[in-house]
Amino acid sequence: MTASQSEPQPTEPNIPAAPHVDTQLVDRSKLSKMYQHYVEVKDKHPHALLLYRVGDFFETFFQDAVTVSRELELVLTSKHAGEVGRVAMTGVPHHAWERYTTQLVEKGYAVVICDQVEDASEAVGLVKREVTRILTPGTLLEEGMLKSSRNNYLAAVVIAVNHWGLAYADISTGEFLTTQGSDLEHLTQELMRLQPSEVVVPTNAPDLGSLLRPGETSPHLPQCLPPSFCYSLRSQVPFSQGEARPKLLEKFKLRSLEGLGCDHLPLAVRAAGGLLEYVEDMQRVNPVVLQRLRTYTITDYLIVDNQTRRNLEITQTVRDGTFHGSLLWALDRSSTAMGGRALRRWLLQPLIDIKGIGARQNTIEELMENTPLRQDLRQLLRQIYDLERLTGRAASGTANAKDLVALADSLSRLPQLSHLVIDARSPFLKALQRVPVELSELAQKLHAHLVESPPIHIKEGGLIRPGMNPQLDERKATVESDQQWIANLEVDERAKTGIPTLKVGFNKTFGYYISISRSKSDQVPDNYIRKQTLTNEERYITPELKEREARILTARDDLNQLEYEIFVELREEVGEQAEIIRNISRAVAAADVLCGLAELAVQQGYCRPQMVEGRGIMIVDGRHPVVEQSLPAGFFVPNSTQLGREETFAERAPSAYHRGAEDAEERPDLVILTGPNASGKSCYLRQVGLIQLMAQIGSFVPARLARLGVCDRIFTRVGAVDDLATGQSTFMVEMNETANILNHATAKSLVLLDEIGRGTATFDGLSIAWAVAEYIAVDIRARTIFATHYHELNELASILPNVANYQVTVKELPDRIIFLHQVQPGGADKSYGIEAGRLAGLPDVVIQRAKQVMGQIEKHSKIAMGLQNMD
Ligand SMILES: Nc1ncnc2c1ncn2[C@@H]1O[C@H](COP(=O)(O)OP(=O)(O)OP(=O)(O)O)[C@@H](O)[C@H]1O
Repeated sequence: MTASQSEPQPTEPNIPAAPHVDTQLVDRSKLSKMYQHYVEVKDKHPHALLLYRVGDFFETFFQDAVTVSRELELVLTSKHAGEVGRVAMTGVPHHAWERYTTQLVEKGYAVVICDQVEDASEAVGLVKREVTRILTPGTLLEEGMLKSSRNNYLAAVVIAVNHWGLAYADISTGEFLTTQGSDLEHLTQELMRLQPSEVVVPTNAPDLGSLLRPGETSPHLPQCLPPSFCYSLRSQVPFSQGEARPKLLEKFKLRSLEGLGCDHLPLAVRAAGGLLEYVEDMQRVNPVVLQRLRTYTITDYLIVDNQTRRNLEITQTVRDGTFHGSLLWALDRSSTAMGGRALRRWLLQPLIDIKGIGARQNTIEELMENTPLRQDLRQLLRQIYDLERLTGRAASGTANAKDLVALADSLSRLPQLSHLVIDARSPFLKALQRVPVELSELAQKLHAHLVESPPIHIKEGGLIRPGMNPQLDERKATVESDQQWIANLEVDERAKTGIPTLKVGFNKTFGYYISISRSKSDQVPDNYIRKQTLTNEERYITPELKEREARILTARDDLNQLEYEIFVELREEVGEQAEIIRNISRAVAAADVLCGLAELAVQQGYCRPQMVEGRGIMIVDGRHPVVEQSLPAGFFVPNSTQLGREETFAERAPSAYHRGAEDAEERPDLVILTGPNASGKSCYLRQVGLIQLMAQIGSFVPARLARLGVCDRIFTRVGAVDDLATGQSTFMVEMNETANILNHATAKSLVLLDEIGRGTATFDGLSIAWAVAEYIAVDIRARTIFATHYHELNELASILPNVANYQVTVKELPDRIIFLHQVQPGGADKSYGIEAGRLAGLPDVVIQRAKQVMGQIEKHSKIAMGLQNMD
């Protein structure tokens, strides 16, 4: 026996007899009709996974079967596909398609659903099938596929040399925006803010239509696009001015784009038009209802770059990426899913417009003062479902009857909501005072038609209340009377035949039958027709029974069909009101956010910050909003902050820098913050950034008093980790981030630096830190807090008039130190690093040796800082 004979051959255990696995290689003429159609559809969607309806299953064949079985861990089998033999196959039950598709889409695949579009029982020849949906990560509508707490954005970008256009939409809520800019770095930052599930990019790549999964690269993808997203490569044509502009005009029934604010922004128009074409291509059967396109400018908002968003832990923590412990977690007291999403949007896009901020503050203030109103509102809001998404599903024809009932319930709460705010003064509450009458009527109609708790399936009846449609009632009555006749049959036939054990039963194969034990079969009347013989019983039918049965079955089908049609009509009516519902949903979401912020402000004792045009940041007894909530009440030590002169920008003249000297102690532009390890420097630094950011979303802030000049950008540089993905060292990451700050900060920015220059040799690091601080204080004059262990930087305050030293204090006891967490004027001269090492458990012998070494170094070190004389 040869070795090859004795050793088992490696075989795919689940693929019997090598079935075909490639649509390109199979001899199509030898495929049976259905498979030929499958291959034709697959040809049109080579980059997506094709799920094809066969009976009660969605099946997939050839190469897709291999992929789907691998990704979903389903059994890979094979099926006879005609003369050609067997082809690889796997499938999922049709009612569970959403669950399986979600998993595929989450893994970054596009999925094409090819469904039966005619009743299989009525089909002549092959059942007609069509592509009804193409699901990609950015075009989802189904409830189970979306996270209720965040928007699911689809973005489209157009890049022309250094200029770019960006459009984005959440097709589940209808939000649709576009913008244009001239620095590719801003495009990257904007994408990082949005975290789109999918980005559509026009290319002339040969593999158009392909979806690059996160991390996959393509030479056709512009370099400025972050690799962490899913990219759909599309043809350039719909992104051209000639196609995009008419597409938008037609969609919004306009003559000019002026009203949308993007007429003069060709790249924004091209991106929006391309996005629209893509969405329409993905939603084949039902139209997507998007809100009117809005144009925005990124500089109309506080710019928070990705680094800063991460460092300030706005939506997730740095350490483990969790929501718990983030700013959003600490602030979110919203009662609806819409409010939760809106708060997230606000936090990622704070305002710079004082009026806009003031309007939000006024609403919070009113709600804080009026406790009964706040509590009643919160109570009522909790009963409002996700109107934005329910409407989206209704408009696109994917809502079921449960969705419409939830929508009706929510709409019927709106008049109560408007009644509650009848006397309100602030703009966000006033917006709820008028509920369009169409919506109350719609809610009434939906409630009148739909049963209270309808089934999930919409084609199996049980949706519509009696008394709504005479035809429906008539058919129901017929079915019921036939059913009653069958129910009575057992009693009647027992009496007629004298067989007390006679029963009427039903099974799927024979339908209704009369069952009689075999011992009594000789007493069976002549009109009984024997259908089946079992061990102990005989089963019969009668012509009348079959006639009734046929009537019941057809009438039930008709009934279900009619109920379905009435339901679809109702759903379309909701779709027609989509815009009105979404407008009010936005108002509800905003009121909900503000109600939650008011509740938070009351619970946590926040104050209303006074927002001013100048540069001053004055915070009295500020607290860190997240750390405070994580500590027992009263444990957090409040600290005050004074930064930046109060001059307005109009006032600002070159001489202002020198005038700053008078203010340096009280209102420096740059604070050098020193203090021992773990004393609270980072916490203080972030606290100032978070208070500023919270104030610019219109929230109250954790402080006793605050007066804040509006910022244009917040920058942070905090710690550093190796960016292994891009092969950058800790020090290089740190330097890149620092360069970014120095190149983009302005006098209106807030800069928070937590250590610079620590990833290199001490003297290099110190020199860089010194030069950076000097540049910010003298050339940029951004309001800055610079936390450092380089105590030598304290010298800067004696050289530059707008620099001051602050320290976080500790109390030194003979055997240990006590952290007071208090920020006070002055510079610390010790780091207590060795003490921190001792607390962390370094062996005693190491601690003693470290003390000796430090003594030696201190004796010999001569870091003379007379740098002011250097040039
Ligand atoms: N104001 C405060 N009130 C109460 N506890 C505080 C306060 N500030 C900081 N802490 C606590 O002290 C811990 C250490 O603070 P932080 O990380 O800010 O120290 P640090 O000075 O930046 O240390 P290092 O120099 O080692 O980075 C925090 O986790 C927090 O729990």
